Amino acid sequence: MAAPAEFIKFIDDNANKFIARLGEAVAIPSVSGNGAHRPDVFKMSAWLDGQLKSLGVTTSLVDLGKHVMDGEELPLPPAILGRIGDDPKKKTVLVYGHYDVQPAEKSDGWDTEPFKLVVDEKTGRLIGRGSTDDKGPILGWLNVLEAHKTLGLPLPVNLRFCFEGMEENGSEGLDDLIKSETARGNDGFFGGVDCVCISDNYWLNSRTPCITYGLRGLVYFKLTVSGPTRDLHSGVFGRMVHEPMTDLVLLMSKLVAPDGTILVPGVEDLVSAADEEERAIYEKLDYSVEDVNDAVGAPITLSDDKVTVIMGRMRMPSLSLHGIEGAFYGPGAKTVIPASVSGKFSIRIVPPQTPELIEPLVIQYVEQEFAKLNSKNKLKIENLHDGRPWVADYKHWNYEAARRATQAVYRRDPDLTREGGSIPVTLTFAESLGVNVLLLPMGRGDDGAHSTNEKLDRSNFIEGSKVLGTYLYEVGAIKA
Ligand SMILES: C[C@H](N)C(=O)N[C@@H](Cc1c[nH]cn1)C(=O)O
Ligand SMILES: [Zn+2]
Ligand SMILES: [Zn+2]
Repeated sequence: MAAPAEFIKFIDDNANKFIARLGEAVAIPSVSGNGAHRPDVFKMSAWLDGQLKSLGVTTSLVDLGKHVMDGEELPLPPAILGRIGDDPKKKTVLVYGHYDVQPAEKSDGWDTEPFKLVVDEKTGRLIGRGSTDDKGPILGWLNVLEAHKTLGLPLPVNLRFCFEGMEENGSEGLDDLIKSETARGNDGFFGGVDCVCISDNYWLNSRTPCITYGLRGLVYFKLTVSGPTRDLHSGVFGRMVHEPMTDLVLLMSKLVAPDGTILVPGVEDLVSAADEEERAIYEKLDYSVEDVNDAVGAPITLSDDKVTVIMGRMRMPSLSLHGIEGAFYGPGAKTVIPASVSGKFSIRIVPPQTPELIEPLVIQYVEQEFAKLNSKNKLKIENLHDGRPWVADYKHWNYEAARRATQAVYRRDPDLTREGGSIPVTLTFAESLGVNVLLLPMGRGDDGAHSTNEKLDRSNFIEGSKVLGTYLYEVGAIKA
């Protein structure tokens, strides 16, 4: 069922106001992975809660307790649970999103201040941390609510919202909340939910909208090698002692090959090879090696074969090295032997891999490799957070509603994709609620989520808001 023309017109007419609201959201540096920003994550929860309330949503902020991050005990940002509509004749859609963001410093290489939304009038880009991941999509839902409230239009479905502030850091506390609420059956917050919609990933390219039925899981490791009680002068102690950095760099070099092969024994064996039928699915997608080169800004794909490249993101596990804490990294030439260094790496996992299967393989291998070094330094390996992979039934009416909505707004069929990123809570929703979960992305493949100069195109924000609203009408029209 098409969305009313007045809804579509309202979104177009109010585009500048919506962009200004996105500017307010981006201005709050709600970085969940840095304790110093924790008050900002709380500020963001209050801002979002206020917006939802002003648009007629009944909300509660659920305290998720405390956690320890980098040795510091911190309060977890609240989950925002919201509800609007309780008509038993209508379907009930649960919307999930996250109001926290990845870290960003201008010195990382941003052309503009990361927490000041810049509207590039020439390109139509809305540039700022969180613009596409995930503040833009969350605000897309606010735009839909505002249109209905202002126009006096009844919503076509009942809506439930679950917004969290820890997604970029393992979604701590949220699984327990979902499980305890679902244990309360129909009296719990999620009682009566018919389907879930998450807008928190990206198109494959910058042309073709998509809907997404899979996510990779993730296991994030921290590998610490420590030796002396303090940093040392390399001229005084070099070649006298075992150096933690030397050990760590050797260990990290044993994790992944330059061609992307994961070197931890047993990890890749769990994944079956794609047959011709499956390869044909990837072949049909509107995607090319050039799209990757354009998105990353250099011709550096691991293969020249489109299907191999795309399978690397959608259905293969990957291991990425992220950084080394404690190492010297500033300008100049400091002649230091760092006392303790921690390497961070993560493995994106696909079915049938689970964190429970992967973690022991990694720990055993790293310990074996460390033993081979005959070092007198100490090794510690920790799992910082993890999440399981997820694949959904894309023949479900929830996907059909999203396909029709995308068709109506963009006048073209969406690609059907699996995403390489992770949203840990997705599988929890699918399993605990026992309903279909859909990913309906707003942004493009070149948005630079987690990167410098993250952006959301103005047209994706505005047309994407129309898609979200139209999707609700399509769900409302489903008879199943
Ligand atoms: C896909 C989603 N927008 C996202 O970026 N998820 C993160 C989740 C995460 C896990 N650890 C840190 N962040 C991702 O896939 O990296
Ligand atoms: Zn993210
Ligand atoms: Zn996200």
